[in-house]
Parts: sequence; structure tokens; C-alpha cells
Amino acid sequence: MEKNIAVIWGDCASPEIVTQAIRVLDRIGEKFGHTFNYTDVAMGGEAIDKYGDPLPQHELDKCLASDSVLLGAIGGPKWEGMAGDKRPEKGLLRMRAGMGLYSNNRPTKIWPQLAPASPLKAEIVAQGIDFVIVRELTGGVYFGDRQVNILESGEKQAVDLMPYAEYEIERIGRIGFDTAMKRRKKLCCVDKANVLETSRLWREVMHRLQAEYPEVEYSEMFVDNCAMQIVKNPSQFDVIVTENMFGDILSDEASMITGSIGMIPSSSLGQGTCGVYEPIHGSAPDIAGKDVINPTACILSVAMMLRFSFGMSAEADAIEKAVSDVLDQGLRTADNMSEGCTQLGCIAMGDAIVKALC
Ligand SMILES: NC(=O)c1ccc[n+]([C@@H]2O[C@H](COP(=O)([O-])OP(=O)(O)OC[C@H]3O[C@@H](n4cnc5c(N)ncnc54)[C@H](O)[C@@H]3O)[C@@H](O)[C@H]2O)c1
Ligand SMILES: CC(C)[C@H](C(=O)O)[C@@H](O)C(=O)O
Ligand SMILES: [Mg+2]
Repeated sequence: MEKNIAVIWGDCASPEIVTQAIRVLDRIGEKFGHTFNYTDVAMGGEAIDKYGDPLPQHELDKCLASDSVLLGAIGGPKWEGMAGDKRPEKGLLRMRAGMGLYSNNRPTKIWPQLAPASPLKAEIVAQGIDFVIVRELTGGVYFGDRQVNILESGEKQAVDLMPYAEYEIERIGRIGFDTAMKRRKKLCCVDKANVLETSRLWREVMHRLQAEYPEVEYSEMFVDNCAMQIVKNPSQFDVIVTENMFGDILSDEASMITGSIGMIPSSSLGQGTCGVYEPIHGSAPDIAGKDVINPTACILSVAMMLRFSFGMSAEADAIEKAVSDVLDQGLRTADNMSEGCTQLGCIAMGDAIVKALC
């Protein structure tokens, strides 16, 4: 097969992990007889520096014309303090909206080899950590109206609105139920229905959908409790469906109990098969240029791309097996290092995963 992939190299430490992910893709191409063509796309800080805009239309068009997009992460201290709509992150949000990627899948699964790297007690880890956060990605407070008003007192007042329409909830709710049907058939809707009107509308829509999925054990949980339960008893979760900002926060928390944020990939999809695949972490400016960032989340994002956008399951399995083999060999990066293991840098970890693919 031949596939055209838009590549967003990203900012700070991001190009280091994207480099390793492309090496893995190239190796998969050789091994399975596929051709992957790459088109560079500037987004975030790189695009601000080049074009004065975090995602010019011509760069978004390259993403729209591709079979899928591979992204590291954007943003960093160099662009802090810029106006909200000029910041690197605005490019990411514009891409998600412009490509209609309302469904973000963030798998939270601990690799058994990484159990010692989890900050949770061994007995909690032993009960199993394997759930998916289905995060709504193009609505809510990220995309609601914003204002800065001047009050009579002369003070500023900032407003970020959190709108959700029924169709936005229904389409992501359906994905939550469909994901649960393919797994252990448990779905938890996480919200703040004790306070927020949007959450109450979420529940109303979810209850309608629930009738269509009688096999799914459906539950609801307040987001503050969920944050606590993820640490106390993560094995209770199979699929979590939640709104944009709650999903952002909970997925970083959830990643850590698997040993490191550097292990969790994600897919962002809408109606078609063209999606964006990226690690859930950011551009890690504090470790940029040091060859210490863990490339695994970006490499596993490639596996998700192959599986979900290109229907290449055997190829995706091969990447995941290579990651598992490398962990079996006791190879780790600094973020998930534990006693008795060998610490590698980003490039050496990429080398090890590519070698394990051979
Ligand atoms: N999708 C994206 O492009 C994306 C996602 C999150 C944050 N960001 C941006 O990234 C920038 C930095 O954000 P931040 O510092 O809050 O979050 P971050 O995820 O970049 O880093 C948080 C901490 O985790 C560490 N870390 C992250 N990924 C790692 C990896 N693969 N291996 C080892 N350690 C890793 C970092 O070194 C840092 O100490 C900000 O500009 C933010 O907006 C972008
Ligand atoms: C960079 C930021 C806009 C982004 C988000 O909040 O969605 C990031 O944190 C993520 O998790 O992808
Ligand atoms: Mg985030």
C-alpha cells in the first residue's frame, strides 16, 4: 500500500521523538512492502516563526490532503506570553477543528514490565490498569467564546464559555458506547453534573443512547471523584467518556499510573479515516536537546495510525510487540527507569525498537 502522511515535527523536544517514529514507519514499510510518503507541515511555534501564524491555511490544507497526520507536540517557553489566538496551541486547536476530529482516544494501559515504574502500590497495579479515555475534542471550553471585560471597578474580568450541543455529545457518546462494546462493555461518563448545565445535558443525551446499548454496563461519576478513583482503584474502569477539558486533565493523571506520560499514544478521528496521531504529552521543553525524551508514545501513535487509519493490524501489532520485546530486554528511558534496567537515550531507544522489528 502507498500512504501519504503529513508530518508535524513540532517544537522543543518533539522533533527528537518524531525522528524515531519515522524510522519505525520506514522499517514497517520495508518489512511489509508499503510506501509511506511524508509531507512536512509547520504548526505551532515553528509556524509562528516561519509565517507569523500557528497554522496557516496552506499548512492545514496539507493535513486535509493527507491519509493521516503524525504529530509530536507543539509549544514552548519561546512563545509563552503571546496573545491567545497567536499561541502555538491555537494551531493545534485549529487543526482539530479544521479536520473535524471530535473523538480523541487515549488508551491507559500499563505494560506489565513497567509495573515497578508505576507510583501506585504493587497490589493496586496487580489488579490491572487497562482503560481508554474517550475525550471529546472539538467542543466545550476550548472552543467557546472568550472575552476580557473591564468591570466598573476598572478590574479585568475574563470569560471562557463551555458550550455543548446535543449532536456533539451524541456523536462522542456513541463512540464511548461502541468502544465499550469492543472491550469489557463498561462505560463511565465523567462529568460535573452536580454543578454544570453542560454536564446535565451530557447525562440526558447519554441516557438516550444507553437504551441502544443494553449490553453495556453504564455508570456516571463526578470528575473530582474520578481523579481520585484513577489512583485508588483504576481497575474499575474500562471506557471513560468525557468532555474536552476533563479528558485533557484526567489523561495526564492516568498516564502517570502506567509508569510515565512518555508511554501513552493517542488517536484523534472524525467522520473519515484521516486522523491525527500524537503522544498525549507536550513538547517537554525542560529536556529538549538532551536526547532523554522517551519516543515510545510517539512510536505507539504510529501503531495506532496503522491500525485505525490504514487498516494495517499486523503492522501495528509488530510495533507493539517490538516495544514489548524492548521492555522485556530491560531497556528503559529516564522517565520510566527502575532498578536492574538499562537506561537509554531517545535515539538508542529508537534504535532498540527498530532492531526489535527486524
Ligand atoms: N499535543 C501537544 O502538542 C501538546 C500536549 C501537551 C502540552 N503541549 C505543550 O507543550 C509545552 C510544555 O508543556 P508541559 O511542560 O506542561 O507538558 P509536557 O507534557 O511537555 O511535560 C511535562 C513533564 O513531563 C515530561 N515529559 C513529557 N513527555 C515526556 C516524554 N516523552 N519522555 C520523558 N519525559 C516527558 C517533561 O519533561 C516535563 O517534565 C506547552 O507549550 C504545552 O502547551 C503540547
Ligand atoms: C496543548 C494543549 C492545547 C493540548 C490540549 O489541551 O488538548 C494538550 O494538552 C493535549 O493534551 O493534547
Ligand atoms: Mg494535555
